[in-house]
Amino acid sequence: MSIILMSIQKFVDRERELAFLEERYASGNAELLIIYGRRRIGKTELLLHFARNKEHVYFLASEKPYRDNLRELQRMMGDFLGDRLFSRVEFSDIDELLIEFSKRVQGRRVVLIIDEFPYLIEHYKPVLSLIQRAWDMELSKSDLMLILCGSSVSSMETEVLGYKSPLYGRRTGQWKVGELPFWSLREFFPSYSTEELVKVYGVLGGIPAYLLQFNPEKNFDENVVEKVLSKGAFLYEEAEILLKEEMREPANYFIILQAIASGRSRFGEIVNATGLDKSLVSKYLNVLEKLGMVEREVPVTASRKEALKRGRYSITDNYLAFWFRYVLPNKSYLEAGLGKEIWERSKEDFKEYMGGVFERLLRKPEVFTKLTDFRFSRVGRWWYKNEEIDLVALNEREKKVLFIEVKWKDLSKREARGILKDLERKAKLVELDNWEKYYGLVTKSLEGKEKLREESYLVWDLKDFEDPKRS
Ligand SMILES: Nc1ncnc2c1ncn2[C@@H]1O[C@H](COP(=O)(O)OP(=O)(O)OP(=O)(O)O)[C@@H](O)[C@H]1O
Repeated sequence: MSIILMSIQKFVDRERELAFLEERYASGNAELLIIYGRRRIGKTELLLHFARNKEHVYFLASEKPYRDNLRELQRMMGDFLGDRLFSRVEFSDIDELLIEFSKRVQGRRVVLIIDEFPYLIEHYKPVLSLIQRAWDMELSKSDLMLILCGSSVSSMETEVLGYKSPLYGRRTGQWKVGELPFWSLREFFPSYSTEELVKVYGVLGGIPAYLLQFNPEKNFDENVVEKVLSKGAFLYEEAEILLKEEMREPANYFIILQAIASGRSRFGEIVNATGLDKSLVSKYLNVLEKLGMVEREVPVTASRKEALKRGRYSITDNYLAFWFRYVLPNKSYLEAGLGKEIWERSKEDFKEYMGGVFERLLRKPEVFTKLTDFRFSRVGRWWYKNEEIDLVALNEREKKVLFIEVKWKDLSKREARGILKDLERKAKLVELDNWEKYYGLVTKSLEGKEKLREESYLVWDLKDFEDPKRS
């Protein structure tokens, strides 16, 4: 294996997830944990990394019939116990198998991971009540740490975590695994500039399986053309595969995402563009929100009543947003092998696309807090009619507010000052009288940054991302 491959394949971040798992491991009690999250997000890798220096059984359920899965689990337990005869014992079902296993390992802290758990439920729904039975009868008094893991977010949230689920009250903890934080992208692309890293983030998000597709030895544009805009590439079709795996009616979700990607952000606009019934659109949008693919934003200062009416939808999963904007509409050209030409033609539009990506990135608390010490209780966007402010951070207790414009541009001092003056004008429209107000700007690069700081503006560019909190 080459040095490059080895360096990419190291395990990146997941500090909070590992801390959570380690804490549960050390609890001294029986644990029943539910770990879930979107496909390719890195659940399996996380669990294997956690379990690697612990006594554990890792079982990956598959689409085969329930009884075959059960036999496989039994065989793996037998291997773990070093008892070949274990796999020949007749168990009526999974409850008895789990009970017997937990008795055999009594007094040992063993981690038992059942990955792709939704496959078991799909074939045999009673598996949930059977695990509940095993938990109530024996497992809850044992030293086992049982982890049920699954990719199908809808199935895990309703069947396993939903309040109607037999396991609802039994679980001792759950964790929805999310994207890797933006800062960790550096570990995948050590030689990329910060600008390139933000662009990679704009195309792939923080999804490890996707990040691994790009070759860190090649430049950003080459990677986009070869790894996303080329027929046959994994990321060329992944969006369709992902939606088909997750949804029962992928076609409708597809047209909704397509409408949002083409700039329809209000509910009414989406309904008109899709031609679907209002109640259906509402239901689908709800699911997309739950899956973390779409987000409904409201102006950060909106009251609850206003929030019901003034939502705007955007695609939060960057890979999907990119795919629906650059792959789907260009399919005929891409099928003909014209990825490079399409990408050249898309360069201007991509700058605008990146504007949205950069804004969303800045609104992420883990990014925002690295740039500034400004303490806030709420952060979001603000808009009213045609006026808009990219980022507003509110400190409601101290009545302080920070207004920020986010520009994916290289700005001169004069341009920056113009934007900041206009920001001060717009800020007056936000009804926050008597609040202490601060103004800021984040750009790709900014000339005369120090001078603007002397004028008490809070300004940052990508250089500050390299050395956060310098200002
Ligand atoms: N923290 C990480 N650091 C480096 N690579 C990672 C990390 N997490 C996952 N990967 C890599 O990303 C890929 C996908 O990860 P993994 O198979 O764990 O995802 P998953 O959520 O279990 O996916 P699926 O639900 O599709 O099976 C794998 O190649 C894995 O090695």
